[in-house]
Order: sequence, then structure tokens, then C-alpha cells
Amino acid sequence: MNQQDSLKQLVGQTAAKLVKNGMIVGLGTGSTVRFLVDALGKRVQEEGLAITGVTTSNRTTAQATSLGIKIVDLDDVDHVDLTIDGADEVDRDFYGIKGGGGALLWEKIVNDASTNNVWIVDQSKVVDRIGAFGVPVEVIPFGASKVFAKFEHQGYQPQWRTDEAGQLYRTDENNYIIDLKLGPLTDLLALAEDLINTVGVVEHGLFLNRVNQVIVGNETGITTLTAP
Ligand SMILES: O=C[C@H](O)[C@H](O)[C@H](O)COP(=O)(O)O
Repeated sequence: MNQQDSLKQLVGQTAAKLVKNGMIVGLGTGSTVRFLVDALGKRVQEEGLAITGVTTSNRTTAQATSLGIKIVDLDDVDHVDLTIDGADEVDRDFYGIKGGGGALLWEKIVNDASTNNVWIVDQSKVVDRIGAFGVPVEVIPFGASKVFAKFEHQGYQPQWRTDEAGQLYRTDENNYIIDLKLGPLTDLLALAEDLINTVGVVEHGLFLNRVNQVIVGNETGITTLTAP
């Protein structure tokens, strides 16, 4: 395992300890969350930890179910106690970008329904100013090229997300993703507002002040950042 994966495993295993018996737990998506779900599956199997999970992607559902974690639909619970998710970038004000794995829409919905939100990241994700990663935007397929053209016109430097086969990437909701390659961002609130008000946009990957705690894995171990 390379160093970055070791850090992802470390934060995943650390966050798994936050989960208590009886909790309704939101499970994020991505390579870091995979380690969390592995660790939770182990606790379910070895300690009899009784939890109910809601997931943010079909991938996470498949992994969690295969490990014996009970998964229900978000609409079948009245709240979520704690959601643990990864992130692509986060700054010291807890402004973040998500959606590198294409799961931003369900992730934001579960985040919104959750009393507490924790992100788990390796140190490479903590930045002074978010944006270098790009901003993923989920758009419905109908008329998507019109949205793309609008973004071009606005100077947002859009790129279609493609899959391994070179086809347009499809999300779990069968939508497309357009990545905006804007570079480090200054007026985040205005951008978020503009994106969500663009007809055809379903959701965007700017997660602004949506998390209570960030668990960061670095060479010296774990650092926990708490919301400013
Ligand atoms: O759509 C995917 C999610 O937002 C992920 O949580 C995010 O991309 C981080 O993923 P990873 O842990 O693989 O870097």
C-alpha cells in the first residue's frame, strides 16, 4: 500500500470509532470511505455493532451490504445521526469540493439530512484555497450541451467527465458531469449561487460550511479540525 493509501486507511479506521451502537450512519463514497466501510464491516461482524446505514452511491451500498452492514433508503429514516464522507479539497474555513467520484448529488442530500458531518482526508486534500481540483457539476442529459456552452461563455472552462471507455460519465441518477477547471476560487458563494440557478444543473460539488469536523491523516498521525 502506498503512503497516501495508508493515510486514507488510518483516517477511515479512526472515523469508524466515532460510530456507536444504534446510530443511523450516512456512508460517503470514494477510496477513503472504502477503508471506513471496511472498518465498520469488521466492527459489525466482530463486535456485533448494530447500525443502520444510508449510502451516497450504489458502489457504497454494494460494499456495505457485502460486509453485513444493514442499509436502508434515506427516505425510510427520519434523520441521520452522523455522516462520514471523503472530500477532494477542503480549506481552513471548511469550504470543500466533492464529486471527484461522481457521487456529489446523493452525498449532498445525505449531508443535508445529517445531524453531524465528518470528512476524512489525507493531508493532500487540505489546501489554502479550494478550486485547483475543479468544480464538478451534475447536469441532466437533456439539453446538457446548452449548459456546457453557457459555462464556456461565462469563462468557466468546462470539461465533460468521461468514463474509462471514453463515454460521457453517468452518475447513479444517470446524469452527466461537467467539470469546471477554474483554478483557485475567490468568490465561492457567488459561484455556488450562479451554478445552482443555472437551468439544467441538478447540483454542484461546492460544499460550503457543510461539515462539523475534518479528520486529516498526515505523516505524524491524525489531526482533527473542528468547524471555525
Ligand atoms: O464523488 C465522490 C466523492 O465526493 C468522494 O468523497 C471524493 O471524490 C473523495 O474521494 P477519494 O476519497 O477517493 O479521494
